[in-house]
Amino acid sequence: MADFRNFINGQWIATGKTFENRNPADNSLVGMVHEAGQAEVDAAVQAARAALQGPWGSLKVQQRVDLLHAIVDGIDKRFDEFLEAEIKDTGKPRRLASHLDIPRGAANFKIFADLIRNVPGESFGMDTPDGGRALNYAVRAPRGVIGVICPWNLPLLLMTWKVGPALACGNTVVVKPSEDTPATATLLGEIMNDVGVPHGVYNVVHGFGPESAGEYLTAHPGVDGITFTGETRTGEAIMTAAAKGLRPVSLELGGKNPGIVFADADFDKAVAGIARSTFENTGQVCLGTERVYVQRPIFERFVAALKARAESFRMGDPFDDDVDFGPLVSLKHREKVLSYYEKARKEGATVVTGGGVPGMTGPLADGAWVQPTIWTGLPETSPVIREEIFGPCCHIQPFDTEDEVIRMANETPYGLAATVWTQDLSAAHRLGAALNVGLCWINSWFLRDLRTAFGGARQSGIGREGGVHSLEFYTEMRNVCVKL
Ligand SMILES: NC(=O)c1ccc[n+]([C@@H]2O[C@H](COP(=O)([O-])OP(=O)(O)OC[C@H]3O[C@@H](n4cnc5c(N)ncnc54)[C@H](O)[C@@H]3O)[C@@H](O)[C@H]2O)c1
Ligand SMILES: O=C/C=C/C=C(\O)C(=O)O
Repeated sequence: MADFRNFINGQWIATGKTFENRNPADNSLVGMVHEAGQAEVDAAVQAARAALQGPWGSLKVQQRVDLLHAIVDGIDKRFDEFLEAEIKDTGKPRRLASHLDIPRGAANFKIFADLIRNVPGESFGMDTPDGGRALNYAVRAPRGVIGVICPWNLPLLLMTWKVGPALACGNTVVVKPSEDTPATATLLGEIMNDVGVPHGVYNVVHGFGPESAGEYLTAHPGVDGITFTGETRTGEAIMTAAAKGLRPVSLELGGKNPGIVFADADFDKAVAGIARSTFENTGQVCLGTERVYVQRPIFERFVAALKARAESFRMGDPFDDDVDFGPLVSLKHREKVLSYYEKARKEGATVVTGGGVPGMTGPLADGAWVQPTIWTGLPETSPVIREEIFGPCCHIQPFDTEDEVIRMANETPYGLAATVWTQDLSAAHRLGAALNVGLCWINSWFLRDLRTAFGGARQSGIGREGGVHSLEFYTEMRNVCVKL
């Protein structure tokens, strides 16, 4: 049975308070997680502070780059261990975790190692009032100790998406993984020790949010900045905590993303694209589609085609390579998703497919399984269409004109992502400009160039991370003006 301890100053720290970690595929007990209290969080922050003033703080850029590449190699070498840990924690199929989660865990260190080696600086020469000259140049310094708070849907990917740039910029981190998925953040601690990252640079404290490690971390005065990925409501609580001591935040939050299909779209690609953006990772991707808008001439045909896709998924043991649809992350999250399935039914939605729990057999019968689900016939004001469900479900609404669908798509407090399918180039660019989101994919979805700005508008987040954009949060910029 696994024993998920805190990782503080390079040491594995047990506490007297543990909680269960269960495999959502069959609800079997994977191990026990040691909950960090105030003392452990304080020790982690102190260790991170000390590391800044130790060897880590005086490394040359190339030495940091070499260490980041060693972490990449370390993850690659233990790929199968990360894969097993992630699948047991989340229930996601091996075919997904092996192509997305674990490779991105390594890529998120590599991209920022490359960035800090090559990023250009900024300087300005100026004429001065006395007829002379002066030179201005920018200096970037690490922000300091960064609190990293992560969600459960893409645990390694989303944690390293923050730890990669934080370390590349010379910071130190205290990571608080989701209580549902402690495994890969813990395993990364072994890699850090194996490759010689100085103790205290990377720390992991386990626990929950309120009155637990999450809250203790965001409230700790020794934390210089907080990067958070999770629900919008949680983002509000973290931003409130960060306000004390004026710590900056980077927030990647919730969404209720539209998928828009025009009649002129490549039909088969649009069906495949919307099926992926709706059902991949059992609908537990923040960028995923829960609102589909299809132009009326192809509406009926599209609904039938997406239904066929949803009914073609193969559920089963996530370790089985033939399986392409796993459980939700927990029985608790399944209750939330099923409550929306019930809400849709009560509101009189047409249940095109799904709407319940599949009949799993053997040990899988105890897992957090739900049916992929498609609805039509609800008004845009329905909570099913307004609120984030974060499950394998979508509502399909017909539309007639471009203006009408832009209005409907933008009618949400969120603004994270959109996916648009059309072969009309001008329409594609008009939609890209008109949709109030941080990320708009045209004839594609979740295609990621890690140099691009990533983040949400409105209640989907604050700030952008990715490529040079990450420097804004993970460094402090100083302007030096030299009179010549
Ligand atoms: N925008 C993005 O890039 C992105 C990516 C993935 C997930 N998400 C969002 O995350 C949500 C699903 O993940 P989740 O259920 O883990 O989110 P969550 O907000 O419930 O929890 C996220 C993390 O925050 C911690 N936390 C909770 N309350 C806290 C508090 N008061 N103080 C400090 N920490 C606290 C949790 O323990 C967990 O580690 C969805 O809304 C999804 O849209 C967004
Ligand atoms: O569930 C949300 C997915 C977020 C993905 C990223 O942050 C990324 O691809 O960098």
